Amino acid sequence: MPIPPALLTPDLSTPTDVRLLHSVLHNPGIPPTSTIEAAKRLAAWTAVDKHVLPEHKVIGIGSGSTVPYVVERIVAQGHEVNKDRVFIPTGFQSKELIVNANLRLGDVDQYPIIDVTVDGADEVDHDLNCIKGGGGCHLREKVLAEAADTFVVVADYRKNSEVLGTTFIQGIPIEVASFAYAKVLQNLHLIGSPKAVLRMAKAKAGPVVSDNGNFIIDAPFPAEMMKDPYTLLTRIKMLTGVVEVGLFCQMAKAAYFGNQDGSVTVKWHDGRVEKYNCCIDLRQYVRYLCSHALHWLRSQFAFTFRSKSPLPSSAVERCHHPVWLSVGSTPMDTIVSMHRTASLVLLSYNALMIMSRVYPHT
Ligand SMILES: O=C(CO)[C@H](O)[C@H](O)COP(=O)(O)O
Repeated sequence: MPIPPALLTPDLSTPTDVRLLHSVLHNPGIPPTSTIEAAKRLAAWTAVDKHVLPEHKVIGIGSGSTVPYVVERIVAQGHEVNKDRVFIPTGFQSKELIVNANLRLGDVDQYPIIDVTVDGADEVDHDLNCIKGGGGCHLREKVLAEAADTFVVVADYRKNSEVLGTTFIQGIPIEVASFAYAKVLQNLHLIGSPKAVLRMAKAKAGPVVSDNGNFIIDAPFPAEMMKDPYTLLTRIKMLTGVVEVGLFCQMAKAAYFGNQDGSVTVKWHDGRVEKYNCCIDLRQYVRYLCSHALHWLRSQFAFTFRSKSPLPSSAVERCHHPVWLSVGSTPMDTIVSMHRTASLVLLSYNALMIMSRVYPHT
């Protein structure tokens, strides 16, 4: 959502202006989705850095709103490494992402063995079981997850749960042959999901039709049943007419969650949990954000940015006005040339969060 120009002052150099901008940015009227976007990006970039290696030549690209950041990071690996790679999409959206990024498109019928697949998830439990299919792509997603030597999940902190169904409450997505949907619904009601419904389209009359021409049912089950997702998966999959179930049981090698504080939590298939404070290059990341944010601000508003003299490190650590720090070009350099003490990482992350709210595509 654009920030009303009247609320923005063209001069960010005085503390008053900074406070104004700061309060505008934290106004509850401005949705906090960009914090979430930044968390998605952190997770995606970290997972790509760790798992999409130069020797990987066949790469599965999942679906959802986190995956564009996966592609973004893969593109950043450079033409030299990408020119010999082929990318396999899980649906229309990822196909578009691959084509628009000028990466080579392939299909899983040509490449049934994939080096690594990176995908989003709707929710992930302590055992790396996932609910997938919020975007209705879980049939192809499961095929690509299974075909991959390594399947990695990327998501923001909201998806990190102990038990499935805690935050993603609309139910398990189930792709069904369209002519069989009423029968499958009836059977789902009988096996414990009385509220299972056919997913209806938002900008079309009638049901959602998957990329494979099937219908999708959303079936919420009681918490007790969600605690044993594998048993539930097999029961649902046995219903005639079911094409695929959006429960991915112990398929992922690791799940990366971007957190609000700029850290990334990694849950591994063997139960290990790691936390990276900031394993992407913070300097590169903040520079990237600021250059885009500045560009965008300049295109939207009559801003002039004053250059400021470098701040001493003590001032940086005390400063509670990350906008001022991140927007001013010289202090920005001061920040990035200082080293990554914990407080500096946090401070920079705040700056990053705020800049990402200013710049809506970040
Ligand atoms: O399973 C999916 C689509 O079928 C997506 O990966 C899942 O819905 C997560 O998407 P997002 O990253 O937008 O939350």
